[in-house]
Amino acid sequence: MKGVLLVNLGSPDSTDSKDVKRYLGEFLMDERVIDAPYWLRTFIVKGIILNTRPKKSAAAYKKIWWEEGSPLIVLSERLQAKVQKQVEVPIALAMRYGKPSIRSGMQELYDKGVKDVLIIPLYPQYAMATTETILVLAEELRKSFFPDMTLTNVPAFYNHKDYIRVLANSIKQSLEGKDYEHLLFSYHGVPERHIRKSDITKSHCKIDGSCCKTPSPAHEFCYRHQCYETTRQVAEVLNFEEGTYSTSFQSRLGVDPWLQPYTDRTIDKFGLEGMKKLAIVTPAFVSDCLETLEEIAMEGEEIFHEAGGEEFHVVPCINDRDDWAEVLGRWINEWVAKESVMA
Ligand SMILES: C=CC1=C(C)c2cc3[nH]c(cc4nc(cc5[nH]c(cc1n2)c(C)c5CCC(=O)O)C(CCC(=O)O)=C4C)c(C)c3C=C
Ligand SMILES: [Fe+2]
Ligand SMILES: [Fe+2]
Repeated sequence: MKGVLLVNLGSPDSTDSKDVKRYLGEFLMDERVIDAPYWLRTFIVKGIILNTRPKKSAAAYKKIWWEEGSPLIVLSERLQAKVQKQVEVPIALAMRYGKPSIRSGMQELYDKGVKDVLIIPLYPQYAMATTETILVLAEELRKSFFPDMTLTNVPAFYNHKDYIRVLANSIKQSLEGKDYEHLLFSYHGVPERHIRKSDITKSHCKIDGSCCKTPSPAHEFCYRHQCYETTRQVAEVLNFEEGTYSTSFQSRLGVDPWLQPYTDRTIDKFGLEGMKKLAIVTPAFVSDCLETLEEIAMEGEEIFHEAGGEEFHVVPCINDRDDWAEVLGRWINEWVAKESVMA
């Protein structure tokens, strides 16, 4: 029997500093998130980050938390429920960090008799800190606890026409009737080192962008290329003129160089240059979360206003949009009928 595991990033159980600390500990000790040797990662995470960050992060989570819980979890549950209505096979929801875990999602499917699982990482662009870590963990769990299961996955869908259409629809509807001079596509950042590590050719990725338009097998796993490609394809569908949109990277942590340009500095620069009306969309996130509701919609707006900007429009993530749930339902039904993923 077939079944589906939808996987998102995860959130703390509550906004209590202790829960945030436990969640951040699990998240940041992942060797594909902070990719330092174990001893150094332990020192950085347990010796430095977990002594200061949980309090600050807990305060930020408090600003965006909903009565039903973490926005990311609640929105993922709503999406799961909508997609379930489109398909006959069971769909379980799991988070890479925190609850419900990937192991519990696999167990839930197994208990229903599912042996053939389609994993859908809820990330449009591939990164070792997102898609890769989900697939690696799921395979480890399969080997240890569910050896008679087979796993297949939906690959990064950053350029899939169905996804591009949903994102374009969402931008169009959200900005309908709004006046804005520029649309900024802000993606979650990753350290530049991650891009080099994911380069299967070991020689293609140059970080400065000189490589991302040259076709290469490296692009199947290049987060930077995939982000720029999502922006380019959405801009094409919406007939945006060159210069009226751009791409940036948010949420950097630590002192190493991350993908640039940085979103906060870009917003500041736009304001200082005299831009008055800015719109922003965050396509690396399928569900609204701390990084979109607080870092962009609150901090980003403040930066823009302080730099002289006046109107700041934030496009919501695709969340549980009907057209998005329909697309996921179609991809699943195609897999169920034909064995192929996303024809
Ligand atoms: C070294 C650190 C991090 C890397 C690399 C990273 C990549 C990455 N993350 C997301 C998506 C999300 N990240 C979120 C929160 C978050 N991310 C990091 C660090 C790295 N992320 C931290 C420390 C946090 C916690 C928040 C904080 O303390 O400020 C979230 C939000 C979760 C929520 O509960 O709302 C998402 C989603 C992507 C897509 C990505 C690489 C492409
Ligand atoms: Fe993150
Ligand atoms: Fe590149």
